[in-house]
Amino acid sequence: MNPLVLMSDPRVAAIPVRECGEPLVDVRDHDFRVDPRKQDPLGAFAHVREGVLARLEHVRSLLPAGTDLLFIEGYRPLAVQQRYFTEYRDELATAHPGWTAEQLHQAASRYVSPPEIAPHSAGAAVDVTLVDQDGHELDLGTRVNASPEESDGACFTHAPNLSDQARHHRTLLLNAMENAGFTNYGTEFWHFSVADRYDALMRQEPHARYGPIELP
Ligand SMILES: C[C@@H](N)C(=O)N[C@H](C)C(=O)O
Repeated sequence: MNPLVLMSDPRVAAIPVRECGEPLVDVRDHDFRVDPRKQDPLGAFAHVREGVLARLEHVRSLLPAGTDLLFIEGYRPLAVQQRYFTEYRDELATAHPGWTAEQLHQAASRYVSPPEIAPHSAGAAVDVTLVDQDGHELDLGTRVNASPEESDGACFTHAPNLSDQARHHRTLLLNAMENAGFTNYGTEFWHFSVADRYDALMRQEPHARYGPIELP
């Protein structure tokens, strides 16, 4: 198991981006199960880089029969990422009035990436979970997008406070995603990325291939 590196770690922002120019594509055109909870008027949430889509297709082929991937969120415009980050940091500031700006930045990055390095805004990240053949979500211990506060830390991928069944389902998801080339963010069992700065750092690659991108 890799040591947990937070998105706020200066080594993430220090990774240079050599943008490869791959386009964003809509997973809804490719027969995926797509959950509407993050739906937006432009359908931004359903977009990912072409290479991310190919890896997601690979993941589906690796999952056991009767189990499928549920796609929840991919691309996130920078302005939305900025709003999520500020809102969560402000929530923490209210709960912890004594914390410094640095402490707040670091704690916020457990749950939302700082906008300047955001994997979702590069089209490089996906939030996914598992469903059965009828589309019912499997028990992975917490709801997707539960914060560390809400879940008492159970959102962390390798949290100790999980049932055997939830741990088993997380292992299925993690193994399939990692074998298809994704890197998990250890504070969120549902968040995976490819070829962004975080993934590059974790794989000791010299640069990222996906940087910030606009929806066409
Ligand atoms: C807010 C949560 N769903 C999320 O996407 N977190 C990751 C770390 C991110 O903001 O990139």
